[in-house]
Amino acid sequence: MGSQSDWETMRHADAILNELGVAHEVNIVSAHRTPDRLAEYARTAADRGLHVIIAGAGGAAHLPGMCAAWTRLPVLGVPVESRALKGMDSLLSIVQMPGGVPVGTLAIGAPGAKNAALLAISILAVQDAPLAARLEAWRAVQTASVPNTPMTELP
Ligand SMILES: Nc1c(C(=O)O)ncn1[C@@H]1O[C@H](COP(=O)(O)O)[C@@H](O)[C@H]1O
Repeated sequence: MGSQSDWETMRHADAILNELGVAHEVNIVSAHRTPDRLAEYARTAADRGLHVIIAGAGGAAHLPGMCAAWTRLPVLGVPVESRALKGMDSLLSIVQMPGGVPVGTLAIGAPGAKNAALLAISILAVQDAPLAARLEAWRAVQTASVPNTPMTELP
């Protein structure tokens, strides 16, 4: 994530990865404020054994795109909701990559962070049968938790 302030959003990705038992690391890396740290992080990611990168940033969110520029690993971008423009700036910065350097872009805010983790798990599960089984079980629980009819009584 681009800043400590993104943790409130990105913790939703961390929670899903923990829940499904996926080894991961969490770092603050900024294309703007720590450009050398970003280059080092993304250039060495594949050799360090990482398989997918989730990059969350807000405002002029260059982090996911710059990350993708430095690595061949799949990069999933989470637009963090900005105060001034409600995350529209983050979304458009992340989604409008030029052809040739893709970033898989998720929804703004916590749902996007949650889905980034689930999408990363789907990617990893292609080659990891036990993880695929855990993901299917997680989704079955989600499905079972959705009622057929709404509660109409006010609490
Ligand atoms: N978009 C970026 C990048 C980047 O793209 O490299 N680095 C920090 N930021 C974003 O700035 C916002 C405000 O950060 P602060 O709260 O630290 O001022 C955060 O959402 C962060 O992701």
